Amino acid sequence: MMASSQPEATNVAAGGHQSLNDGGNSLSFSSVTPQKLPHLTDYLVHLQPRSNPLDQNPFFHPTDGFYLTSSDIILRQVVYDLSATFLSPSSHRAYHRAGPRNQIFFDPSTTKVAIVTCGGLCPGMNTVIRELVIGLWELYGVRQIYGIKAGYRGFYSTDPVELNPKIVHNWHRKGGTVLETSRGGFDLTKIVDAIQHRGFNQVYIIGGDGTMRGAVKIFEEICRRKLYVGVAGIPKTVDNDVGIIDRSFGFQTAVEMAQEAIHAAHVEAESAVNGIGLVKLMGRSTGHIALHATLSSRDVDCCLIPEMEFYLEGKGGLFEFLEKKLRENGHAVLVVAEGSGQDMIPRSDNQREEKDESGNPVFLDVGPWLKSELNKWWARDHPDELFTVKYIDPTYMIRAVPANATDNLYCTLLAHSAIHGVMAGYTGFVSGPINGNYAYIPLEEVAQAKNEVNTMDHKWAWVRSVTNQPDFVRT
Ligand SMILES: Nc1ncnc2c1ncn2[C@@H]1O[C@H](COP(=O)(O)OP(=O)(O)O)[C@@H](O)[C@H]1O
Ligand SMILES: O=P(O)(O)OC[C@H]1O[C@](O)(COP(=O)(O)O)[C@@H](O)[C@@H]1O
Ligand SMILES: [Mg+2]
Repeated sequence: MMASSQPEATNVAAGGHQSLNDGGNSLSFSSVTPQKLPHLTDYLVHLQPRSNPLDQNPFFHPTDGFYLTSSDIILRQVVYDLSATFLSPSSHRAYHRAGPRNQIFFDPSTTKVAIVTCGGLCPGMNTVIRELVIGLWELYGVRQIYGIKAGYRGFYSTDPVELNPKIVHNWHRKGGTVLETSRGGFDLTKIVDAIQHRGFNQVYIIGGDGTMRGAVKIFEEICRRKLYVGVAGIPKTVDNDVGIIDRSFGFQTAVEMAQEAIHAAHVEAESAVNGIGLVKLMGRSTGHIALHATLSSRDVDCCLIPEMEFYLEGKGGLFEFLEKKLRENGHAVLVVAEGSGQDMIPRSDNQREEKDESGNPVFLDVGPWLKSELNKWWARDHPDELFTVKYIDPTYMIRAVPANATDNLYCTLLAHSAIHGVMAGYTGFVSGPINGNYAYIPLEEVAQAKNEVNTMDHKWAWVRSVTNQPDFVRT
């Protein structure tokens, strides 16, 4: 089935001009514009499509509606205030739905694939790799699939390793990434040279915000050189700091693992006289893990996140609140995200400048600092009373584990979504869930978007109502 060489034209008005609100401020299908997705035919204009091999797959029986078209979209925003007098243009933003297309732009028998993992670990990385390999092999019949070792630097510093379903069959049970990962080592020219010289046609890049910024540059250079190479990003971040998508894979697993640390802190605190259990959780610049772990646990009395400043002494401060809790309950549990309180920790000029290999700021350790401040405070104000701080730092334990069942399923859908998109000729995109449905989002948009905790929204208000902690606004 050889048809037009261009992907189907966008027609979001196909369903007619239905509107959400017939008042003065209507949102109609005609005003919904899906974000434009780059396609290989944007610069390889003579590239011919071919029918999807899923047509011949004995395990699939494509029916009407099995294949998605570019008129299948997902709205970014699903919550509206119908009394609003103005709908911003961004409220009409939409993305193409992820899934198989009836035409593909690769010959599986000659397609050569590279898969790379970059940045910090996250539960589920191995599942994504496994499902990319299995999906490419089983769904589309691709046989040349390679893993790039140790992150971006692996493109130009080591030989790729061959992957097949037999090799990866049990990888979803392993934490970490069998391909290995690293920070730094991003050399655009060397990376794209390696992609070109090794003859890769599809590159799947699994990584976080830094990785996605690198992926944008790789994609742009590939376009500039007009290479027959599709690029897909698969967002990975245990911190859940990548924007637009509902949440990142491995995040739920990490929150679940954090429960054990919080539980232990609670037991230790309860079993001491004036006991404080202090748990530090990952979260470089966003406090999602701390927030979700707090809400799920219900044993936490105070949750400190980077998005919210706090102070120790005086009215409305942390010490005053903890003292009240100790007097009421005899113990208190405190969860602190690693990026919190950085401005309060004394540091040298050298420490102020410190960055990791990827350019991320290196934080001072808020846990031991807070423990020491708590001990100083109590010894000063209540020298005759017993007091214990038990500090638990489960840092790597929450991310160096295999994904739980929900995250494993999520990783599988992400990987398959990415494969279907690249096979269909889309490039420079990220696959990810938006409002529960899988979408293709332009890489550039994902690289720029940051998911921070909004301390003005209902979720943070819920934390406050669970903990009754102060809002740390000085009066
Ligand atoms: N702005 C950038 N441009 C190009 N590459 C980047 C950029 N930021 C980070 N990288 C590269 O992306 C990789 C992962 O970045 P890092 O910040 O360590 O992790 P993550 O992707 O998980 O946020 C590293 O190899 C790093 O060099
Ligand atoms: O010690 P490492 O491996 O650099 O990782 C520490 C950092 O990695 C993270 O887990 C996540 O970082 P990325 O998602 O940016 O890779 C942060 O929470 C933490 O600060
Ligand atoms: Mg990052």
